[in-house]
Amino acid sequence: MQSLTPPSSSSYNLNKPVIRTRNRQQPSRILCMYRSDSVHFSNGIGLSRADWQSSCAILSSKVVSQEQSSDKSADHVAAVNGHKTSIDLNLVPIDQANNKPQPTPSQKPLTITDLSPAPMHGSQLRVAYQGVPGAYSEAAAGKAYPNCEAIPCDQFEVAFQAVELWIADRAVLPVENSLGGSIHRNYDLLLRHRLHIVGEVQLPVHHCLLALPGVRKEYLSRVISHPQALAQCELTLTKLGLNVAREAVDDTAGAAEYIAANNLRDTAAIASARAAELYGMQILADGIQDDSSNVTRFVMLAREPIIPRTDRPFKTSIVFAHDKGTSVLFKVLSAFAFRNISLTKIESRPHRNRPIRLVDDANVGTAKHFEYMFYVDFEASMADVRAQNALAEVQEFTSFLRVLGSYPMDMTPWCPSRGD
Ligand SMILES: O=C(O)C(=O)C[C@]1(C(=O)O)C=C[C@@H](O)C=C1
Repeated sequence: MQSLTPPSSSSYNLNKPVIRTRNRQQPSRILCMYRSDSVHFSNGIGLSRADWQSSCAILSSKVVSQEQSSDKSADHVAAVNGHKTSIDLNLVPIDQANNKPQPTPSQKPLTITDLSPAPMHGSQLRVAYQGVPGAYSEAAAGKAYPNCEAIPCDQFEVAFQAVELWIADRAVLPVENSLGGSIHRNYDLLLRHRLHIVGEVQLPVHHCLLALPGVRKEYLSRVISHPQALAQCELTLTKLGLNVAREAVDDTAGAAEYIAANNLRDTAAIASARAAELYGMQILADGIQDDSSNVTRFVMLAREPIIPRTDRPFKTSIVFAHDKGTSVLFKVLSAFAFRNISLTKIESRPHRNRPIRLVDDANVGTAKHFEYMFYVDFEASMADVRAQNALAEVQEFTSFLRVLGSYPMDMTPWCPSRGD
C-alpha cells in the first residue's frame, strides 16, 4: 500500500501525514491490488469493475428509457462508452409518466445510504484533497462532508490514486474558479482515471496576505502562492503597492507553511486565515481577491457513481470527442438546446491520443487541425428522460462519449466570503 510520510521540513506537527508521490515505491504491488480488486468484483461477463462503473450511469438510464426497444438498440447503447457487451444494464427503471426512478419487485426502495454509500471501514469518511491543512481544498472537503477525515495529498494525481487504492473514500478537487477559470489539470485527470463525480461544492474563497509576525509590507521582496490564488489577487497586490516577484507553489497553505518553516522574512504568502492560524503567521491584508464574490467550484469523486434522482436539482458532466473534429460541436449543443436543458459549463482540452488531424488537399497543401475533448456540464439528472434522449442523440454525433457523473447541484444559499 502507498506509504504515508509526515510533511517535509515543517516544524509544525499537525498530526496529518501528507500522501506524497515520491513515496510510491511499490508500483507492482499497487497494480496487483488493483487487479485483484477488479477480479473480485467482476460480474462474470468479462467486464472489470472499472469498466462497469464507467458505463453504468449513462448505459443504465439509456437502456431503461428504451425499455421496449429491440436487442439491437441495447447493443447500440452498450457501445456508448466504447464497451461492446450484452450486459443487462437495466439498473434504474424509470417511471416515464412521473419521470422518476421506480423500484422493481426485486429491488429494495432506495434509501439515503444508497445514494451516498457509507465507508466500509467505519463511520468517518476519508476525503483526499491536494494541499496541506489550511488549503481551500481542505475547507471544501469539510463543506462537502462535515466531520470527514481530510487526507492531504501533495498532487491532484495522488488524490485520485488515494481513492482508487481505497486509501480514501472520496477525493475533492477544484475544477474552476470564478476569476481564474478552469483548473485544466483536473479535467485531464478526470478523463485519465475511472472515478465518478458524485457531487459538487462551491466555496467562497477569501484570500489573505500572510507574513511572519513583525514583518511589514515594505520588507517584502516576493509573494508566493498557488498559481490560481496569485491570479485571483493580481490587481489587488499591485494596488497594495506590492511590486514584488510572484512565485507559484503547489498550494496556498503550503506557501504559508514553507515561509514559517524557513523563517523567510522577505516573503509573503496568499492563503486562508486558517493557514495563518495553523502556521503562526500574521495577516497583513485581508480579503485581497480581486472580486469579493470569488468562488471556486470543487467536485467530489468516488469509485462508485451515485444513482441519479429527479426530486432535486442535478447536474450531469460528460466528455466527448469526434474523429471528424470540431464540426460536431454545434450538433451536440443543439441536442440540449432543443430540450431546454441549460449548459452550465463547456471546456475543451487537447485530444491527447490524437492532438492533430491532417487534411490533405493536393492543390492547396495540408491543413493541420487541432483535436479536442469537449467537457460539458448540463442542468439535468440522468434519471430525467430529457437528458437520456439528449445523450442518445449526442451519441449519434460523437465517436467517444463518457458520463463523468450525475450528481446533486450545490444549492447552498449565496454567502459571500467573510468580510465582504
Ligand atoms: O491551494 C489551495 O489552497 C487550493 O485548495 C487550490 C486552489 C485551486 O486549485 O484553485 C483552490 C481554491 C483557490 O481557488 C485557490 C487554489
